[in-house]
Amino acid sequence: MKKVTEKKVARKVAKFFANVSNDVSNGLIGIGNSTPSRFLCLINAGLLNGFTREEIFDIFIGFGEIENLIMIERKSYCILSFKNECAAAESYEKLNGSFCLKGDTQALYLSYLENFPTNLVGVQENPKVWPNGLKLKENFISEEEEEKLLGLTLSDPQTLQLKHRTVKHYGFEFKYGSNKVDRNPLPNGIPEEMEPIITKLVEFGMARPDQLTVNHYAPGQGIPLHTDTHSSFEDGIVSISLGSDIVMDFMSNDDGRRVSIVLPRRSCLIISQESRYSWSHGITPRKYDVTEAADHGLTVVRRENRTSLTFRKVRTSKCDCTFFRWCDSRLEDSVDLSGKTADNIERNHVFRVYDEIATHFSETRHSPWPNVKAFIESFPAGSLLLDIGCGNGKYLMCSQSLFSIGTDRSKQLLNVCRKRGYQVVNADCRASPFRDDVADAAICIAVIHHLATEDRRLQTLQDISRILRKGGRALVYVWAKEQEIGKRKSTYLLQKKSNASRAEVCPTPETYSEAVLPVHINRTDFKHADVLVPWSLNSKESTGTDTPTYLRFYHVFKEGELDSLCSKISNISICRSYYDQGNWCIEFEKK
Ligand SMILES: O=C(O)CCC(=O)C(=O)O
Ligand SMILES: [Fe+2]
Ligand SMILES: [Zn+2]
Repeated sequence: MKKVTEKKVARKVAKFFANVSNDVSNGLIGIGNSTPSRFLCLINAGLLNGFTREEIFDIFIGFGEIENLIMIERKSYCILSFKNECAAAESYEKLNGSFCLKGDTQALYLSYLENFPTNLVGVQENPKVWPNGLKLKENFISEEEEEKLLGLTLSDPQTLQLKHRTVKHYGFEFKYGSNKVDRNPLPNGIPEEMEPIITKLVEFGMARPDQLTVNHYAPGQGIPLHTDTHSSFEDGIVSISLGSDIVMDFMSNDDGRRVSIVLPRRSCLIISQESRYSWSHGITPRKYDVTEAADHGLTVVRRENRTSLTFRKVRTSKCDCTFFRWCDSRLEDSVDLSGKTADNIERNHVFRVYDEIATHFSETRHSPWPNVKAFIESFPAGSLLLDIGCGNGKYLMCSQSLFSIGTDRSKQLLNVCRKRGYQVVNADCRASPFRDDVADAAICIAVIHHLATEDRRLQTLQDISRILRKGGRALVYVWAKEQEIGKRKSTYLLQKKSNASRAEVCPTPETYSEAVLPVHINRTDFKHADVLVPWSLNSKESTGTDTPTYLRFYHVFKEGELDSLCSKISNISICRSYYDQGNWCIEFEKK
């Protein structure tokens, strides 16, 4: 084993000692000591260096019985005690200054301590609070039953050899990529022999399962942390352990809190409510688990071959849980809203936002899109052009030979227009304050994608057709869900970070009474049709800190959706329908 020189060891330990003098007051007495004791400080082998308790055990277990190990949050060291001094001395002799750690990029240094520090807050001392809704029934099945079930499941050929275990599904297949169920039933249902277990589960008040996954784990194998998707399975997922105890890890999806729970063989774990809907579960691949012994020390338990039976019930309707943030039944592609909710969303996430960001928005919106400009210029001088949702008036500017009027819901944007000398009125795009059949031309550019229901989007188009004279033409642009067509990315996807809205807020969905609106990540593909899109007020010289981020509501249109909406309006005919820079566009004429 490669080792650094003794001199260097002494230097390193002294340097470390200087760095942790603060911790010394917490009980790290004797750092730098070479007077042997049972207590060791292991330098460069802490949580901060990416070590787990198990990895430390792995390195030291060979020297003798370990009494205690404290891993400390955000520290590059940990504290270990052996049951006897010999073991400590032997490990000190062998390992001090050696490159025995993973990666071998940093040497391990050891220092004896006078005592096991009592007032350091070790990670394992955190009170273990189980996630709500998690229930464990020990001795759920008898030894005879266990033997029978193992015989049965082990003789049944496995269908799936995964990286860290073998798996077989009955009833329906569980898809590990998406954690969803494949709704096409499998040829094999749950085997008859499981009937006594199912009966017991039903007696406990659980719904009758129709799906079973059998997992086989050899020592060293595991399953990554995951949440079985809400839309696929009912509440109450059951895991029965056969053949070996194992530690299952739980992690809160909300705050990352972790809890490890020992599942004894023959026990039945019921994962329900919070533990099912807003926590992930998994099994770390390793050969042994470290668990708390009865005397509050730690013990190492070797894993044996373990077989688990996971019983689930496939959901046939939408999930009705209250864990909206994690509920894929609610984070659907598009949301179905009442008028009242739509009003609220538009007020909070459209009008208010535009009022707040008007100046900044206006600074970033100068150049008219060429196809819109060409449309405007196709009308003879003196024509009446109505710009519905005119924003900062950039199209009123390029229509100087026409008589143009703009409308908008944002008063601040109207103020920008008025300062520029344009004629504008404050109005809802669904009901423009103009007489029927007056306009030669109308444009509605990047407006109706801010309306929260299809009804409201249709009302707007209908109102535009109302104000057009017979033979008058309108041009409508909406943001497209498809931002990449035939491998060509839209300008939006190609925008540079510096001049785009830079917000990379944590995408926390926003909950309304009827729906959850996911927050879109800028410059990425749209995953949902109804989304909140961040806008951050960062000026060019921005420091990037504390600039408020606003969320604008968008309904992004799928290919064909705008056409299908227009086809519902009887008195128009579509002149052309096209895709332009990430937008779906339609020009129509009033019949
Ligand atoms: O092995 C277990 O106990 C759990 C298996 C599991 O979580 C799954 O298959 O989804
Ligand atoms: Fe699972
Ligand atoms: Zn749910």
